[in-house]
Formats: sequence, structure tokens, C-alpha cells
Amino acid sequence: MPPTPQSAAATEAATSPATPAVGPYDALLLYSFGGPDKAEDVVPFLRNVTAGKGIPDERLEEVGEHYYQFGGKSPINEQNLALKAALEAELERRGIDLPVVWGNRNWAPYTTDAVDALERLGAKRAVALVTSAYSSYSGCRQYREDLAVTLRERGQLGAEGSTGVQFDKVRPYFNHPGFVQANIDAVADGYAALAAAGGAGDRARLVFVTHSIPDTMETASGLWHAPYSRQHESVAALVATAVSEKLGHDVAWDLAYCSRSGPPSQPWLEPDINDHLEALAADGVRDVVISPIGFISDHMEVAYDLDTEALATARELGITAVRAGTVGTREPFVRGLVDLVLERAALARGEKVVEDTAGDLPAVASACRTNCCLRRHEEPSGIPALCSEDMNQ
Ligand SMILES: CC1=C(CCC(=O)O)c2cc3nc(cc4[nH]c(cc5[nH]c(cc1n2)c(C)c5CCC(=O)O)c(CCC(=O)O)c4C)C(CCC(=O)O)=C3C
Ligand SMILES: [Fe+2]
Repeated sequence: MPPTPQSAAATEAATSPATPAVGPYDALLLYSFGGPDKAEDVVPFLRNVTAGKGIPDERLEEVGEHYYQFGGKSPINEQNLALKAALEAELERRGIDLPVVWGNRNWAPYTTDAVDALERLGAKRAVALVTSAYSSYSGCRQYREDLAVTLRERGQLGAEGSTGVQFDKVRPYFNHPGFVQANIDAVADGYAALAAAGGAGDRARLVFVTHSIPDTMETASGLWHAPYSRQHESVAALVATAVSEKLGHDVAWDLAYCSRSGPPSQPWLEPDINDHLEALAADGVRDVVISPIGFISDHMEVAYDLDTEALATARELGITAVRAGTVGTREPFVRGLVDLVLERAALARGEKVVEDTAGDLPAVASACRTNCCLRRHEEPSGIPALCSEDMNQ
């Protein structure tokens, strides 16, 4: 009997590689910021976050208030668990056998708990995926330093890097097409929500928002690639253009910042979203879609600084405003993250890779350059950082 089309396909699948190669990696570390789960966690969490940074107590109490308004529970941990489940489902869908371990810099499960979990799995070489899309000290190097410091405390840091589990990192993914597409979809949904709230989309201002950082950190972020703010401008322009095409009218947009801290004397990236809404109101803008492209999930900076504070500011100013979603577990985003893991694996195997990017900026190097994204420009911290060209290579 001649083979049916199905059995022919099955034979082919059996003789060609059925699943995308993820070697040399044997585990994926989903590495995040962490957040408190209950009221008693808030102060210890904030102490972890601000350890050695000299943040005044008044500011700690102020930030603590944000958390207490939500019963002391940040949404971030559940959001990371949802992302972990979505990654596991996408890996399984594509037949990729790669266990996912979750860890945080500032709350349980801590970095050292994650390394324990990786060791229990017998992992030798893990690929880390951090939950910040953009490259700066706070979104990249601080994670790499905490990995190094954790290994040092465990007695597992040699001159070349880890003597235990080896770590590489997926490149900053702000300009990966999956991240950009998920933001386009979320903003399009935001325009629909604005219409449902009685706003006028055709005259609305689209305001992209990200976490402010000190000017010094912004400068330091630009040593080896486009600086932090410029990375956002690139994504914002892409999203605004795509949404404009989708809606069939021009979309005017701006980039604003939220969540600044530190002393008022220290310059941070501006304008603050609240000040910016005031300026827009003075210009006669009555409708706003806020898109938090700087964040990947609706964690506390979004739930408090945008949904609580900025939306209240808009109301006081007589602006009809909606906050568009973050990429969360949207399909193009999760699929893109798995593509990035495969890309990193191919690079680690020494294969020639053409990085998939969207917009006018090239892919940021997967192995960070020496002194990339220091906290302050030309002021090496003396803290080792993993996943760089000079460690674990
Ligand atoms: C660029 C950036 C992201 C990346 C975007 C991303 O990853 O999404 C981010 C994420 C986050 N930041 C978070 C929370 C906090 N950040 C703080 C402090 C700071 N962040 C900074 C920058 C960033 N932060 C900076 C320059 C500081 C000043 C002190 C320092 O120089 O390090 C403080 C201390 C108190 C204060 O100063 O406000 C807290 C409590 C949470 C958790 C939210 C939750 O619990 O749901 C998340 C995801
Ligand atoms: Fe932060």
C-alpha cells in the first residue's frame, strides 16, 4: 500500500530534527525584581531593594504606602508565575525540552533559591531571561551583578565566572518584533477602551511611559549601544506608526516617565507623566491613551504610579484617559521570548545568527561588553557581573 500523506510526513519528522535545538542550555532562569506578598513583607522587601543605596526612610515609607494600599501585596509575583506558565506552554508547543526556574533579585524565591533549584535539576548551563526589556543598569547590569554576587556568596565564583551553573543572558528585547507587536496590539486595544469610555481616539494623544532613571544612569547606558531613552523612542515610533495605520488616522505621541525617586537635586529623566498630563491639558488635549512600554507586566509601578496616580491626575485635569495594557502573556511576546532563547542558544553554539529586530536600532550584544550599563558612567563598581564578554565566555 502506498504511504498516505500523513505517514510520509511522519517518516520525514522522524528523520529530520523534530525540535529546535536549545543546547548548550539545559534550563531557563526567569529572573525578576520580586515584590512583597503580604503587608509584613513590605519593609523587609524595601530594605532589600534599597540596601546600600542611602534612600531616605521617608521615601521608603512613602513607597511602602503604595504597597499597603494594595494590602501589602504586589501583583508582580503572580504575573511572573503567569509568564512562567506561558513560557512552559510555548516551549512544550514547540517540542523544546527546557525546564523553567523562577528567581528574583529582591524577594523570594531569591537568586540563591533559583540557583539551588537549577542544581537540583542537574543544570550545567542556564540561559537567563530578565523581566526588563530595555538595557540600563536597573534593567540589565544589576541583574548580572546580583547573579555574580550570589555565586560569590555561595563560593561559586571563579576568575572566569561561575564554577557552578554557567549563565548566559538573552539580549535586551525591546526591539524584538514579538515585544513590539504585543505592544501594538495592546495600544490598539487601548484605543478601543478609550472609545468605550467616551473618548475621541482621532484626537487623542498617545503617551508612552517608562520608569525614570537618573541622568547619570542614562548616560552610562549609552556606552556600548543606544541609551535607555533612545531605546524607548525607537519602540514608541514603531508602535505609534503601526497603530496609526491600523486606525487610519495620524497619531501624535510623546514619551514620559514615572516612578522617579532619589533627592530632588539629582536630575532624572523627564517629563514626569503627571507634569506631562498638565502640559497636555494646558495645550487643550482632552483624550489620552497611556502606554507603559517600559514595563512588561502590570506590577506596582503600573498599578500605583499610573493606574492610581496618573489616572487621578488626568481626571482632575478633565482629561479622558485610559491605560493600555503591558505585554504580559500576549502570544507574540511569549513566542518572541522563546525565539530569543533559541537565538541565544545558536550564538552559544558558535553559529552565525542574524538577529531579528524591529526599528532603527541594531540588536544589543547578548554577551554584555566590559563596563556596559554601569550605574554611573566611567565609574566601575568593582562588583563583578556575569553574562559579559569577559566572564563565562
Ligand atoms: C529602570 C527600572 C526598572 C525596569 C522596568 C522593569 O523592570 O519593569 C525598574 C523596575 C522595578 N522597580 C520596582 C520597584 C522599586 N524600584 C525602586 C527604585 C528604583 N528603580 C529604578 C529603576 C527601575 N526599576 C531606579 C533607578 C531606582 C532608584 C534606586 C536605584 O538606583 O536602584 C524601588 C525603591 C524605592 C524607590 O526608590 O522608589 C522600588 C520599590 C519594581 C517592583 C514593582 C512591584 O513590586 O510590583 C520593578 C519591576
Ligand atoms: Fe524600580
